[in-house]
Amino acid sequence: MRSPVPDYLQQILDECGGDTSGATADYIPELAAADPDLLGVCLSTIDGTRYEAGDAEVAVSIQSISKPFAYALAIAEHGLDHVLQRVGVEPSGEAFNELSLERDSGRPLNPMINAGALTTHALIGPPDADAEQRFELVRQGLSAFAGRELEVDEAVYSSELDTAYRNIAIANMLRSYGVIDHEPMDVVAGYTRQCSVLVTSRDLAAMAATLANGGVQPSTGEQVVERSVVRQVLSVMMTCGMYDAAGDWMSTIGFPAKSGVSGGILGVLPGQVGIATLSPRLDDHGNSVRGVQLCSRMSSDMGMHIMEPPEPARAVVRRDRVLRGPTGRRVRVLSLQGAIQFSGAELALHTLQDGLDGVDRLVLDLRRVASLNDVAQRMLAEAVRRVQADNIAVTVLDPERRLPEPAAGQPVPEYADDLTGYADHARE
Ligand SMILES: NC(=O)CC[C@H](N)C(=O)O
Repeated sequence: MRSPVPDYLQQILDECGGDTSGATADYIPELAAADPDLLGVCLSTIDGTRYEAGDAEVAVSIQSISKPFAYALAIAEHGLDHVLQRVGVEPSGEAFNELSLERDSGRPLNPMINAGALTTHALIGPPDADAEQRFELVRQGLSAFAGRELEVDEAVYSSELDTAYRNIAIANMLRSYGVIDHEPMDVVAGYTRQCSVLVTSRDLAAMAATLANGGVQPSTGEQVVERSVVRQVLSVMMTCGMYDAAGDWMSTIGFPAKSGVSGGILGVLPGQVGIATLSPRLDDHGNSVRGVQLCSRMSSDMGMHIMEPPEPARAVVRRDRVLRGPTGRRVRVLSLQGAIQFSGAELALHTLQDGLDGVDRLVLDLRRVASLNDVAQRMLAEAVRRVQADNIAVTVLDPERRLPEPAAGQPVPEYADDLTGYADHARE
């Protein structure tokens, strides 16, 4: 069977393709001259499966889509506290190139506007790193997210640097307020090189999939940054990634995203998929007109709004029955399944609470559990402890040892591979 996903992607390109409103970025001459008709979309799942349509292989400069990744690299290198002392996390409600600092702290408001992105760029590498070393670390980091070596578009780089009056003003402001202590021109040059790294929609989807996958690049398997770093980056993308259109984006489209002035948009559906669109004509916020439309279509067609409540955890309890044990004792077998988080664990505990009277042994069957997150592990382990405290023996069927061991001094449950020896008819 041929997958229907690329056909669907081609269909939305056809439907959104006719809109020629907006204009290519004109403050960077090389971008003003870009082909405005490029149109591409690419999805990459966290398993590395890729679906695409249109100009998914055309490379453009990454521009502001580099910002969340540079932010991730800075946090991974220096820790969140260090970075937070220098760059805030509040949506600015302003254009991306506004000359602004937070009133009380004097920090740039967030790492997605240029003031914050220049500061973030300056943070990368050891304090004595020169501009070239700093850039090389950024390039290597972006490449690790993409899963291949990325290069710079030298024409875009010099074109932007020649006309970088606004960014030079911002860097001078940062220096004069003591936010950075580097030579402002070096920081602008390094940041501009960062923005000139060439990426295709395929690369952007792979980078997004790395974020969707908790920091692990789906193809190379490399843990590029820790999960906690990804959480911070996605949160800031969600609130600040689309600049002064962030609120509108959140309410209508609803997945964390980042746009760039070359016409790309990168979106992340955590735990599921990385999304990339390319179309160079921009709206007044500097976001791609057709990219916003494509993301909007995908979000509504594929239920990608992260505020859409997830399916309830009802299916977590697979079976709950009382069987006869070998010496006629009553054995309650509670079988769980699926991916268990707080609500699933709560349901399991709630189910367990009733009907324990007269039961001699509880068998907690976790053989079909796909995953237990941290809180679910703790809740189930505590339930085991409390059932034992009520003088009911407990056996755990947990071949992958997902349930944490009891703390020192606590009674240890029995572990078994199946019901044999515990209940009389283990037919399943
Ligand atoms: N929004 C963007 O993509 C802006 C990036 C661009 N290099 C700039 O600093 O102006």
